[in-house]
Amino acid sequence: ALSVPNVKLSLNEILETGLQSENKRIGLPKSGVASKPGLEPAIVPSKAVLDQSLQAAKTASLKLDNIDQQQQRSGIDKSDTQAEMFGPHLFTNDKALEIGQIGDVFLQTASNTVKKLGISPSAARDSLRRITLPVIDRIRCPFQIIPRCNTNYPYRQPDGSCNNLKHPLWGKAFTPFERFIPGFYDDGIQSPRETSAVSGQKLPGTRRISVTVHSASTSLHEMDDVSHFTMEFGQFVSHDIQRNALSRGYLGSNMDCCRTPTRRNCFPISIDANDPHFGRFGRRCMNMVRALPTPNLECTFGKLKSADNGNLLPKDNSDVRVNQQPMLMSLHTIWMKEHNRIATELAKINPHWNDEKLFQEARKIVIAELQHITYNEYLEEILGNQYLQAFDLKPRASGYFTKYNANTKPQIRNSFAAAAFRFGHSMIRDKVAYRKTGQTTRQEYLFRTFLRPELIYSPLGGVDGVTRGLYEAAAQSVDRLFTTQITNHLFERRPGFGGDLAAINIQRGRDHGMANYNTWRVVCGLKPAETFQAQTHRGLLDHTADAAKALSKAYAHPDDIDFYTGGVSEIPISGGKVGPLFACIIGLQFKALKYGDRFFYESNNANVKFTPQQLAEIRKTTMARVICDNTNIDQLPTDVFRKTKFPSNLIKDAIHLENLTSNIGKTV
Ligand code: HEM
Repeated sequence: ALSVPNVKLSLNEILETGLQSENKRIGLPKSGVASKPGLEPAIVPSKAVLDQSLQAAKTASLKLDNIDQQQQRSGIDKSDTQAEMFGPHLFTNDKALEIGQIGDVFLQTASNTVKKLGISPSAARDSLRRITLPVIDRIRCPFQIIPRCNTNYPYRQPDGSCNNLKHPLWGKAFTPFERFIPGFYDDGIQSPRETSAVSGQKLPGTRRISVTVHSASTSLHEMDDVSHFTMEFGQFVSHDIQRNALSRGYLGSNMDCCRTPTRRNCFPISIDANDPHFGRFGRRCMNMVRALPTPNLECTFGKLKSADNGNLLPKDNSDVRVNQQPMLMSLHTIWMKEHNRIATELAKINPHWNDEKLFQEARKIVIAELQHITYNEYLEEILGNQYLQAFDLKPRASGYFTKYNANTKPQIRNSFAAAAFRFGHSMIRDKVAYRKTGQTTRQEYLFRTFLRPELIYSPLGGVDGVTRGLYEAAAQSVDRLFTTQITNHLFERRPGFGGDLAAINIQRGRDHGMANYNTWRVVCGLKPAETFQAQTHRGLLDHTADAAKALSKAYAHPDDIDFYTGGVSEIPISGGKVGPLFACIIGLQFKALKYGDRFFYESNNANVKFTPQQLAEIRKTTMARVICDNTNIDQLPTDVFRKTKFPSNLIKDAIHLENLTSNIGKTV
């Protein structure tokens, strides 16, 4: 029998409208404000109340700007290189920051209004939804300018606009994440979930949860058949489709939230005095800033819940995160070379084409290759065949994909970016392996390689060496355990002052208003847990006894379990690498990215489609072949996502790959 969860709502319904209006129908368990919609009659704020709230928000915003200035001038907020826990994810550009400022005024106006009305968080949503546009018009909407689309233009726009001709902003860079279900905030608007809906007590701190549940993964928890390359490809895809925009201080400085924990946009992580790692260094706080707030695409409060403190999706052309570590840099280099390789071939075949045409055609082919590898090879590993079929994600063997749906929103969902697709963090090994031709494998601790682009040239053996290391090593399994390289030493500059990515993920989930684990289980048609008993009908049905025990140590009640922690620690689905909950969210997201993409590579849409011959060539693309065509590696396994034992069975498993360039090129 198919073990795909019985998603109660039709998939299309979820992808087109989200579940915002569906709380009652799917019976979300008690776990936050959104669980009790409509119990109190909605009070509609008067224009006077709104005007006062807006004015107060603007005044407060100016004051807070002043505080930011002071922090920067007094040297508390520092520039990038000096800031603790600095990583490239903190580079937020001015455009995103400007939208964030407007989002801030929106949120503050909403908060002030709710306070003035004296209503409960659960009633707040209903009330805000009834506010009409003219009042909101007084705040400049950052999404007012709708691009005019040329329906005949055959290529994607660089910023993703005009993919959907009726809704040109859908999927565009610098627009908000979508939501499947409303955000869950303690105040109904923006305060991160920090209180247990069961006991009213404070939820456990995220570093403590990380220590209790996400402790060190070891070689015992390696996957025997999945390569570390699969981990890295996941990060590459993640960076391709989304970027969370984080707050910055005055003049782009990095806010020191440990010194000013209650400041606007600060959300530092507290560390217990007896923390097993940081305790020794006397460190009690880990710096963290909140994601930027944004109004929704329509700039209404009416749909505030679909975007409150939702975050920006800049699909950057020049991704500043490339230099994060050498494995990521290698993959970027390979794909950059693939673009140039194809452009060069196309130029040979079509000498009459100008630069623009060459660039656009090469880009179109490279995106198609990347989509094919993602849906054909990568998702097959992560979701397994059954789920792939159930979500209709499998590429076709021949012919066109004919189900493009202009009503499907292709946007990235908050739950995918803030939690589910971060499952890959559990696959990270503690060391970067690299092997030069004819040499034995060498390794370097991951934390020593953070933000050191020079390592890609030497002595790590360059792109070829690092790439070999990726497919020759096994990935860690997706489970509750994480390498200490990222739970104690993320972007560490001096001993004891690194970051904890597991704690950050949980904290970020709270920042983004993620509902608890049990609520998401219900959304996906899975049973929520009433007890901590492993694999029992009323308990944690999809957890091992070991994981259930760790969860019971960290949380007082199953309803308190954070979405990320509960999801990443589930037993993987058969044939896949993630548990049923994350498989559901990831499946829905990639379905949205396929059905809602007018340019999907298999699509038969007029103007944009490939010829049948081109499509046939693109379908032959494998990641192994792209590596082969762009490095000096000439023998490698046919499937680099799978772990192949090297070098003992090199000959048996390896294939010699012919160069495909001319085939793809010729068909254009
Ligand atoms: C060595 C490998 C990796 C490192 C050092 C790393 C580090 C990070 C950091 C620092 C963040 C920002 C966290 C925040 O402030 O909220 C992040 C976000 C994220 N990561 Fe990773 N990551 C790695 C691999 C992966 C992999 C393998 C995947 C998926 C398969 C992944 C998926 C994501 C997603 C979806 C986000 C949130 C989106 C965003 O902020 O852009 N990461 N990662």
